[in-house]
Amino acid sequence: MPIRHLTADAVRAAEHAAGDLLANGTLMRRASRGVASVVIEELRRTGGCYGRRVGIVVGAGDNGGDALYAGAVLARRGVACVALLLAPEKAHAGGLEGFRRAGGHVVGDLPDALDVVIDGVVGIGGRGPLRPAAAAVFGALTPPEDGGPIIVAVDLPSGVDADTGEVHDPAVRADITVTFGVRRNVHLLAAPQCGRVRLVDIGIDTTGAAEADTLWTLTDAEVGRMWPVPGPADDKYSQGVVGVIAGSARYPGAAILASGAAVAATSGMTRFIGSAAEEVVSHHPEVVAVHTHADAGRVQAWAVGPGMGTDDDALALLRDILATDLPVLVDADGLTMVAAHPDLVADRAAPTLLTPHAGEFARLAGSEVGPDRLTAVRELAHRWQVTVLLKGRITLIADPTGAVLGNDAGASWASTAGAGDVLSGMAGSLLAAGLSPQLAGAAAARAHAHAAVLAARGAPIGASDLLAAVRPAIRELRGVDAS
Ligand SMILES: NC(=O)C1=CN([C@@H]2O[C@H](COP(=O)(O)OP(=O)(O)OC[C@H]3O[C@@H](n4cnc5c(N)ncnc54)[C@H](O)[C@@H]3O)[C@@H](O)[C@H]2O)[C@@H](O)CC1
Ligand SMILES: [K+]
Repeated sequence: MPIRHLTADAVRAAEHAAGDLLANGTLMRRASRGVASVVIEELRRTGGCYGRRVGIVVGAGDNGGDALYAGAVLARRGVACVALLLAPEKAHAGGLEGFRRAGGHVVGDLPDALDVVIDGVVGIGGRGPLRPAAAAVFGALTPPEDGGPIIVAVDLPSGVDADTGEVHDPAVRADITVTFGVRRNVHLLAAPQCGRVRLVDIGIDTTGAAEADTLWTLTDAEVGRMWPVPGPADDKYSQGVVGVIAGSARYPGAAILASGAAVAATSGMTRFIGSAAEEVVSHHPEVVAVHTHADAGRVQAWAVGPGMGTDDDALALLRDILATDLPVLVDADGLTMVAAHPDLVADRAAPTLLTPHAGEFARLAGSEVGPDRLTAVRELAHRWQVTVLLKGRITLIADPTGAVLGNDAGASWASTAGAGDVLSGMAGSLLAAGLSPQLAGAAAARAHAHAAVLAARGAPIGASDLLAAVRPAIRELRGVDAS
């Protein structure tokens, strides 16, 4: 089952439904115990609980209530807990009473030398950036790498939008985020701001949430299982032949990278059309490369655009390709032409996958992506009735029905020239193998991100290194031990 992320409204609806069945305060009790056990785990990992120091920053809502109840659990374990109330008159009354009764102290300033700071400023009820008092508290903390406390956010890092993941300024940057029942959009869309996300079961049922409130992520195992590999009855044609159209004789790099990635991503056959045909074959002899569409032979899907130029010949070729009834992935220069000639995709009945980065997205949509990337990608896919893969550290893939899959690359090593060409070739291969544009895009994005991490191992990489790591990445996703 893919991992589900929900909007704040959908989370509230599920909580209310469960709350009706449970005694008052049950959900908060479970949530706060979850926060406390994550903090205890962290303290144990770094030397034990007794005598350790935890500071709790408490806002005006139930998020602060969770934090105070968690503080009560910690205080009973011998942790020295202090709480800073940002809005003392609005602090959660039951939580504050429990905290005090357990031996916690309310302070006017957080002391130095804390081991953990719990962010209970706001959760899904938060709006906008941290307000000045909270900003001053978090701004004064020494970062963990310099010996300061680790920050554990309750539900989400305050100052980050629950639904869009917009990181307002200022906002909390958490090392660990503890959330309840189901992940929220923010945990994917602002993953770097959340740190490690820990999900605590509080007994709510979120399976009834509407697709419009849901954002999905594939697990590694799911990507591994869906990756096409040859079966006993397969031959080079039956697995899907991909056609790559990229690069030029003058700039062969995109052609070599995209076709190499297509070869690496699946077995079977890769065809190529372009003026860099000879260069492509000299790098990847298995590619069947020609100069014109008329000579190309049959394929099951096309990946078209990287470095192909935008002149009249390129436009004519793109028009021919998009006039076929085959699945087509359009990237880079191809997107520039599609933005200028939306009619190229307007009447397509066959699957179409557009793979813009933010700049190309703005050209297609007519406006910047903006802070709400999720809504932006969903709207473009709906308006154009195509699948749109918006690239970035968090890649989002929306299909025309509004379903969105996301992938957190986990690191930014793939932000290097030519990495997009590699993604095009990979996703094109998966389209040719019969995956839907959305699954092809999501699986390729996951394997691409994994390849970048494997290739980098802590040092910068170029796209050739990324390409070389595509096979090892697929192997790992498939759970194959190659040793
Ligand atoms: N509803 C439920 O059944 C459960 C809720 N839980 C907790 O409750 C939280 C939601 O609680 P609330 O709805 O009370 O909302 P929050 O506690 O997230 O925040 C709302 C309060 O913060 C103020 N506020 C909004 N933006 C602010 C900002 N930028 N700076 C400072 N203050 C700001 C609002 O005026 C309001 O008083 C969840 O995130 C979760 O932590 C959990 O206990 C699990 C169960
Ligand atoms: K919080």
